[in-house]
Amino acid sequence: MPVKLVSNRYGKSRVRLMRVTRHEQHHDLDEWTVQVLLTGDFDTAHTLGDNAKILPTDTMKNTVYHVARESKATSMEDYAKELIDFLLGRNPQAESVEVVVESTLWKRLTVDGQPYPTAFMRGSDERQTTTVSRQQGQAFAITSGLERLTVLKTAQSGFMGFIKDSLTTLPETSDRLFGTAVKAEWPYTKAAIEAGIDFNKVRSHLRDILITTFAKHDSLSVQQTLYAMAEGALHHTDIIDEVYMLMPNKHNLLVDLGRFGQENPNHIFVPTDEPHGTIEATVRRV
Ligand SMILES: O=c1[nH]c(=O)c2[nH]c(=O)[nH]c2[nH]1
Repeated sequence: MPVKLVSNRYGKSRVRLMRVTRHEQHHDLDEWTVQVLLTGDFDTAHTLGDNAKILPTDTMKNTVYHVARESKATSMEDYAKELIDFLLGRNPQAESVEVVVESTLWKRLTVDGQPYPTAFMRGSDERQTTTVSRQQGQAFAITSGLERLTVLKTAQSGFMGFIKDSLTTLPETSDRLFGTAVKAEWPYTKAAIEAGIDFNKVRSHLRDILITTFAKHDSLSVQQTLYAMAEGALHHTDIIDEVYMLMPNKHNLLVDLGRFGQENPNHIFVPTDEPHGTIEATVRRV
């Protein structure tokens, strides 16, 4: 039975890297997990077992560390660009390279009321992300984002007016807990990438907008708040035209304390992870 190779790519995933940037008076710390994927002229590796054009994934892993040592990049986006150009430059058989970097939060320790220059504490489970790719001779494409930004509001959230049918058990509520773990991704415009932007500053600005909108929004649903957050992000900057958002509805179920003769007007809940609502949308400037 004849078959053909439709598409392929390969590389190294979960390359973990801790980078210390040593300034005279203080150190900076980055923990990155890197994935490198190559597409290109690798057909014969699959069809004939010919490895002549195969850069070993082990070498890609070494390249991640080598470029990190040489790089002066302060953002993972700029680091990813350098890594891609290094690989494209040495591997004409590669048509394109994609690098995904995920950053773990480390915060500077406060000691005696002061930020300590060389000691850190793991932040939340939140991750900052970027996907950077380039085809030989073309411009970079960069999409950055964040995920596992876990937030919860205890007021200004309700869910009413939904479909009621023979299978409905959910009561309407004008006052509920709204907990979620935000995932957001925004492609940078070509113009912004060409102009050269401070990726860290933009990310922190967008993150602030997402958080502030979440807190202040009078929410009629997760869908409406997600849209307001995306709209806020697009409203406050012109270097992105689109944002993808995923916000699981992490339900907190009111405990029935009536059995013990107690009232429970939204004080005691059971947090649940599963099942959870899945709400996602892409919002674009028009
Ligand atoms: O904000 C919400 N959106 C829904 O679509 C939904 N569905 C549900 O059961 N609870 C909620 N909450």
